[in-house]
Formats: sequence, structure tokens, C-alpha cells
Amino acid sequence: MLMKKYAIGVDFGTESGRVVLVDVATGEVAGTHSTQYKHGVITETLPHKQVKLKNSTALQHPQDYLDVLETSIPRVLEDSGVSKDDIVGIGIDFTSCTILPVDEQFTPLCFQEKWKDEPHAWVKLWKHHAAQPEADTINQLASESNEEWLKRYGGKISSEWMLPKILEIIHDREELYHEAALFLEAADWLTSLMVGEVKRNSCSAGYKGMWHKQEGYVRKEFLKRLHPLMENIYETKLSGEVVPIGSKAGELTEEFAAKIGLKPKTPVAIGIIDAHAAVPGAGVTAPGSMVMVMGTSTCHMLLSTKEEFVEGISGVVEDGIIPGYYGYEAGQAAVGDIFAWFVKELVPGYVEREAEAKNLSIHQYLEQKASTLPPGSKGLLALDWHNGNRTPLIDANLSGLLVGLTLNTKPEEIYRALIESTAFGTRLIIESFENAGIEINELVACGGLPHQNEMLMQIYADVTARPIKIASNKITSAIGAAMFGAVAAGSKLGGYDTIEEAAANMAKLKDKVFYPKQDHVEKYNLYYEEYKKLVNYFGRGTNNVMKKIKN
Ligand SMILES: Nc1ncnc2c1ncn2[C@@H]1O[C@H](COP(=O)(O)OP(=O)(O)O)[C@@H](O)[C@H]1O
Ligand SMILES: O=C(CO)[C@H](O)[C@H](O)COP(=O)(O)O
Repeated sequence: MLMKKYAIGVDFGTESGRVVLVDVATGEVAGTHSTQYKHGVITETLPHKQVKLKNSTALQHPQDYLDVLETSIPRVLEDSGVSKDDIVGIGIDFTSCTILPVDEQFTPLCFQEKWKDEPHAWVKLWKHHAAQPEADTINQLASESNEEWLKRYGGKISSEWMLPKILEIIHDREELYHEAALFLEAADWLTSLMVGEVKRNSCSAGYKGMWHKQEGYVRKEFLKRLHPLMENIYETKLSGEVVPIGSKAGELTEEFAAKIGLKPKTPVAIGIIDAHAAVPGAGVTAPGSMVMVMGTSTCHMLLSTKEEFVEGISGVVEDGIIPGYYGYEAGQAAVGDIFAWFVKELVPGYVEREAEAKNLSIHQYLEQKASTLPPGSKGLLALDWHNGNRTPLIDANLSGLLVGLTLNTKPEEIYRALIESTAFGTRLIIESFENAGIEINELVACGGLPHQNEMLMQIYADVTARPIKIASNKITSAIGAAMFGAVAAGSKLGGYDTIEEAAANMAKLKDKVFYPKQDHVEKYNLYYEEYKKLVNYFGRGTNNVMKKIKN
């Protein structure tokens, strides 16, 4: 009898890391284990000392990531009874841009006595937003000198990305900049430790590090204008081979294998960003299907054979998601978060009591009531900008809107209108792609939200006039990472030679598909035109009435 073979996927999220053990032949999940980061997101003071952190700081402790590997991998093997001899490969995905400075041995500077009290020596998590002034400077200089690369990022780069975060370090603590041998994405740090040499993944390098497969990195003259110390940064502190997604980064060293309970020489895949891993995780490896990773926010991921400039996208990167294709990322800054805000802040006590009496969560109760309402939610129309607009307007200062209120408006009507507004937001993103000549025929949803609210999925199908498939498992990114682990092994070692083959065998979708209802589609076409008028008036015009008042 043929022995079953498994791949390990590790998904490093914002609060915890999750390990999944997947049967390579069938995609069946043989075990999962998750380890909460002991230090979580560090925003006020450093863990060991009262060092006050500046506003918008979000740091992490690198030991927490090692703990995930050292705890959850052995646990998953033990609980499932799978032998380490049957693990063909391992892949990791990570939040991004999450970076840290390291020395020549890849030791994080924050582990050193000399630097442990210096906030800039710690991991800067993706949502560290303290580098906004640096991002503004980069955007201004880049648009003044018409930098071609800016168009690949929809016209603006984010304070979350590599260059603003490093420039912030130069501005605040130049000495630390000099001391760092390398700045690494956390995914690349772990990969480099696992295989014993520096490897950078083309996904993070492309979406967050301004790397382009043909043109390389940002030109030196521009970097020098940012800061003289940055002129040669890509040959020095950001040096290291950029390895395309879907490649093997190397094999587990003896030392690292012993730490995490796997066999030395186990193939290790090059890392990938979490949302991007969800694309093959949801079974998408070719153009035409847009993957929506739906949770607190939504990331929209798409493949194409063409590189086009699309309004307000987060980025387009060759080999960024699936080798051989241009991968596009766009997004809505808040989706589930908007519904959470409404449920927490605005739902009256009587609704809470009714929900409790029916043993339903408030979300479930509101869904039940709102699903009997007609499209358009009795004349309500909202703008989904409660956390700004990512694509297509790239404006974090925009705020939400609700029109059409009367004295008879009910909470479930507002709940439905808010959901509809996020669906209109997704349609606006689809239209931005279509305006650039990129086709989208169907949608594939993954993440937590599609499993929580059927009405929401039906509204999305009706508003976008497209069928929506749903990934069967909520941990789609981790499964995608495991697929990359299987590809790192290759077919000779029991894995696959391409990510397409891995996804065809390992991805699982739910049987239920949400098909658009024609009468609803027609109504939503009309309401969408009204939504766009609001977008144009409040988002593209010169009035500032919607902008949040900054204090
Ligand atoms: N039944 C529901 N309907 C709509 N939204 C929901 C429902 N239940 C939870 N949510 C929202 O889903 C979001 C959590 O999504 P999930 O994918 O689980 O988390 P994350 O994005 O952190 O990975 C929260 O913002 C919450 O408000
Ligand atoms: O920037 C991103 C993708 O490009 C992600 O939003 C970031 O990595 C955090 O993701 P999550 O909150 O789902 O863990």
C-alpha cells in the first residue's frame, strides 16, 4: 500500500500563527494547531521595559514567530500521528510588509543586549503606520519626477511598505540603520533561518519592496534623493536573491529541523504574503477568477497575462502570486469591521434581547431579518468608507455615509444597506479592472466572512452579477502555503511539479455556488449608478466634507 504523504503550511497572521497538515494527494486536512503570539501587537511600551512608543507604532516580538514553529509543528504531528518521514515539504505565508533588522547571522537586533531597548530594532508589523510622513515624502518625490513604478502601485505607495519603514529608521535612529546587516520581511527571515541563506520572496519584494522582475528595484538617483544613505540600499541592506513564488528556497538545516521536529533536508518553499497564498488555496491558478479574501477587510486578488495600470490598486507584480502571471492586488480597507462597528455601537437593546431570546448572535439575527428586505434596503444607500477607501481612491481620510434615513428606519435595514455598500465597493474595484481591459468572469470567496453570512454572499452575487464560489475551509492561506510546500518537494519526492497541479488536487470548494438573481441584478444596477454618484461627489470631487477631522 502506498503511504500517504503530507505537506505543512504555516500561516503567520496578526495575532497568531497556524500550522496545517495537508494530505498531498487529496487536500484533506489531517491536523491544525495554532499558537497565539505571547506578546501580540506591541503598541504602547516594549515588553521588557517601559519604553514609550510613538503614535501609530505596531511592533512584534520575533521570538513569537519561532514559538509558532517550535510549538505547533510538533503538536500537529503528535496529534495526527503523522510521521515526520511522511512530510514532503513545508511552506509559509506571512502578513506583509512586516520587517525586521538582523545581523549577519540573521539574529534580530532586538535580541541583542545593545539594542533591546530601541523600538526600531523590533519587528515592524504590517500595520505599523508611524512611517506616514516618510510615505508622503516618497509619494511626493515620485510623482514630481514621474517615476514609472508608481503606476504599478495605483499611483501611491503605503506607509506600511518597506521603503517608508526603513526611511523612518534612518530619520529616527541612524545608528541602528548602520548596524543592521539586512532588513528582511519576516517571511524571508524565517525562510533564511530554515535554509541557512538569504532568500527573498518575489511576492513581498514586488508588492511591498518596489521590485520589478524586468526593471529590478527603484532607480538609485531616486533613492539618493530620498536619503543619501539609501542610494545603494538594494545592494547592501536589502540584498539577497529574489526567488519567484512556487520555487524551492532550500532544505531544512540540521539545526532548524531539530528545533521544529522535522527531518533535516525537508524541502522549504519560498515564502508568500498571506492574502496571496489564499489564491491557489482557493483553487485559482489562472486568469478570469477574482479571489476575495473576506474578513475584517477584503483583499481582491486577480491573475492576468497582461501588465496594466489599474486605478488605485495595491500593486501588480509579475510572478507575484502564481508563476507565469501578473498578479494584481486591490482592496477594501473595512468590510466585516463595518458590520462589527454597527453591531457593537449602534444596535439598540431591544434587538440584542430579541437575538438572545432566539439564541442567535446579533449578526445572525440581523441577517435573518434583513434577508426578507428588498434590494436597496427601503431607500437606504451607504458609502463603505468607514476606514477610508483603499481601491480605487487610495484615500485613508475618507469616511462613511448613509443616506435615506427616516423615522421608520430599522436596524436590519441599515445592516443590509451597509452590506450592500461593501458589495458596491467590490463592484467598483471590478469595474476598475475591466476599464483597464482585465476580465473577471467569476468570484471565489474565502476568509471567515463567506462562512458566516449567506445573505451577504447572495447580495455580492446580485450586485456584481457574477457567480460566487466559496472555499470550503476558512484557513485558505495556510492550505495555499502547504501547496507551495508540496511544490518545493516536486513530484519525485511525493509532491507536485507545479502549483497548478497542487491546487487542482489539494484545493477544496463548497458545493454551494451563489448565482445572481436576475431581478435583483437589475435593481442593483440602478442603485449602483446612484452609489457611483456619491463616490464621484464625495471621493473624487474637491470638497472635503467627508474627510475625517484629524486631531
Ligand atoms: N454573521 C456575520 N455577518 C457579517 N459579518 C460578520 C458575521 N460574523 C462576524 N462578522 C464579521 O467578520 C469579521 C471577522 O472575519 P474573519 O475572517 O473571521 O476575521 P479576520 O479578518 O480577522 O481573519 C468581523 O469583522 C465581524 O464583524
Ligand atoms: O497587506 C496585506 C496583504 O497584502 C494584509 O492585509 C496584511 O498582510 C494583514 O493581513 P491579515 O489581517 O489578513 O492577517
